[in-house]
Amino acid sequence: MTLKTIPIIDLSPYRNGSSEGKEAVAKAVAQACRDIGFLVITGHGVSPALVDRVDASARAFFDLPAAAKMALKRPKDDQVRGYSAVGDEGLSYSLGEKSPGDLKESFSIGPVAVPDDPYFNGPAAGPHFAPNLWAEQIPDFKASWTEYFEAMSDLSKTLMRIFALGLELPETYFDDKIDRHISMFRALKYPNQHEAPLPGQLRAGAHSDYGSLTIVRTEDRPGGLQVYNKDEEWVDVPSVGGGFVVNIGDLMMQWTNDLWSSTLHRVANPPREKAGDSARLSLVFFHQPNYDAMVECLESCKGPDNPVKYEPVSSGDHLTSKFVKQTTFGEGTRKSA
Ligand SMILES: O=C(O)CCC(=O)C(=O)O
Ligand SMILES: [Fe+2]
Repeated sequence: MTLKTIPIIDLSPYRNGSSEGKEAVAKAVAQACRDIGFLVITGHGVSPALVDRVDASARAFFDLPAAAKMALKRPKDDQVRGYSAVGDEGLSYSLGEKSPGDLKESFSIGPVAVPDDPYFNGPAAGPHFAPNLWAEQIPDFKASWTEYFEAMSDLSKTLMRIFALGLELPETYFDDKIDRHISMFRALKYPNQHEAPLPGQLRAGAHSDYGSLTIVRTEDRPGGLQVYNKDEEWVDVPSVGGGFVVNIGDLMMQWTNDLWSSTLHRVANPPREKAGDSARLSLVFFHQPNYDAMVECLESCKGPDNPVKYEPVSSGDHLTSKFVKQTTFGEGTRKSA
């Protein structure tokens, strides 16, 4: 059976710890990852008060004057830290498409509380533990974003354990590959659209995510997240109060030898009649394993009928190759904000 819509899966039976509960959740999650690459999770245990604090500090940041936001702009192409203005990025560039920049602005952070150790700051670490920028003028910004990054790291570890069970591996299989992960957290603001978008311009162009998994707190507003299913239709992702959208990325697809699907998705423009009051805020956590974790076809994903499709690659090299594509196509196609 192929899923046409995105399933909603309650994680509490897994978190309660019975072996039947764990098996049932792992089975449902694995089916969603095979069939559509997306699911909505409830019963995840993340504090709603923490989500509200991050939401409030992100809104306060985007409400700052443009000059204050630009003072915190992304320092270099390979360091995804700080602010990117409307039109600076185009997610469809990663597919080699030239289109106008996305109608969104963002603020991103990487790992927090990084130890002073050569693994993290020596040459092999590349840009993966680059220092974060903080909006110091917003009192709870650093504290709430730091706590949220940690809560998302814990939830990702739980999801990776569920993935391991769903892939018939020992439950802790991924633990030592994600204990120094190089994930990114970003808030995305899709502004009201007072003017019609340019031809081909979206809130976020069609793309797949790069890493192991992504966790999104969406907002139910006109012009939302859509997924391209196996029947080649764009389907809306349901918005479930208190839930998170989870999807797998290209790295997990490669790890599973294409058994699981890293699915194309986009953020659509609002209909013109609602566009003047359609601003939308997303909180997106992109989970990415340790830079030196090797992504190599999993035991349960290969066999005589299923030969290995990819050369082993490290998580860090896999990620860096994606960034090169995203920014080189950006030149010359930027729209001024
Ligand atoms: O805003 C959203 O709902 C999703 C954004 C997204 O897909 C991304 O930034 O990779
Ligand atoms: Fe995405």
